[in-house]
Amino acid sequence: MGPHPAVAAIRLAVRRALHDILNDHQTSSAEKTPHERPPSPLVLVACSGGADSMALASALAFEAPKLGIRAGGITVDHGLQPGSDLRADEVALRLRELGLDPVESVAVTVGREGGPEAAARDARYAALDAASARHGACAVLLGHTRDDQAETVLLGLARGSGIRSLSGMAAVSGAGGRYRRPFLQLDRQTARKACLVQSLPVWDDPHNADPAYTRSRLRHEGLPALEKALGKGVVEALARTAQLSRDDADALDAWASQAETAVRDAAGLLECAKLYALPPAVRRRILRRAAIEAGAPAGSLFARHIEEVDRLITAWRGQGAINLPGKVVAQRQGGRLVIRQG
Ligand SMILES: Nc1ncnc2c1ncn2[C@@H]1O[C@H](COP(=O)(O)OP(=O)(O)OP(=O)(O)O)[C@@H](O)[C@H]1O
Repeated sequence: MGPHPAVAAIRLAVRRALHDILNDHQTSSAEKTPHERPPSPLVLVACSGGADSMALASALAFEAPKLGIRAGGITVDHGLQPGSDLRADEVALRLRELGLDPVESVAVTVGREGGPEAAARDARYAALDAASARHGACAVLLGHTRDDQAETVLLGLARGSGIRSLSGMAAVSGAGGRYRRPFLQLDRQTARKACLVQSLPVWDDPHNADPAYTRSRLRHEGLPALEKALGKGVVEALARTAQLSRDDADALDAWASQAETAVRDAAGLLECAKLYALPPAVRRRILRRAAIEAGAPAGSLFARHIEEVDRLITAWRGQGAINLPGKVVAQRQGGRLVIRQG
């Protein structure tokens, strides 16, 4: 008898990701001399002890040896709750029991920048980056599911900043494609079920149910309300929206890159008449990039800023300079758009 369908589903998702990692690894190590080549690639799982990442860890432990891959695990202790260090040690123990090696529990200090969720995330990714480099891993697996993707799309939609923010999380991201998300097409229930039938104990992070957190409210109130109103397929549809939006956003970014050289004069300044002739989606991308290049921090540059700069092109009536974050100023001078720090 084969494994339970939920276990089969998580293993298949991980097997596919490992095949991709192996292909990428073989391509990159073909460029190295035999002396530089590592013995066998190491893949780490980032595990919180929650159902998604425990399911991921179990599937990695099962699939990796069959492909000649070494499998390890990292758990990050954010230090945000009393006893979090003991819990992290317990997660590490469970990962070792699954046969993962190396396994490490890393304590981090969470700052305040960008709010509690963003600060914890930044600290976590910094720790995962460092652990990955320390162990010479070629990839780190993350347990984000289709449900997480749907939530991310809704959060992006509420920001109102265009299709890039609707494109959610990428299956492959980070420096050199380090981060992989094998469960992006898999629903949370399947991961939970896979833990249950394998008798894997899981830890439910109280933050996930804390209404003080936006994502938690979305998970427990927003999405259920949407499902009630629109039907069960809404999570799947939102995750599909992420993929379609990502493809569209990539295409528009590529278009903007090409168009950018054509709208600059010999001195490199942006020509207003040429910008005017472009479709708004392409023009706004060029304006956004120019603002970031001039020193505006990407995270503080909102759609309304770019719309205002855009009006210097599309609704010109002699208006003054526009102030942007990072002390960047955009102004129209003699048919040219000048964006610089000043
Ligand atoms: N403390 C942690 N240590 C290591 N990895 C983590 C930690 N917290 C989150 N991750 C990684 O990031 C992924 C997404 O985490 P997040 O908390 O957003 O989602 P989740 O649905 O609660 O996941 P899980 O059920 O695995 O905790 C996790 O699946 C895991 O791979």
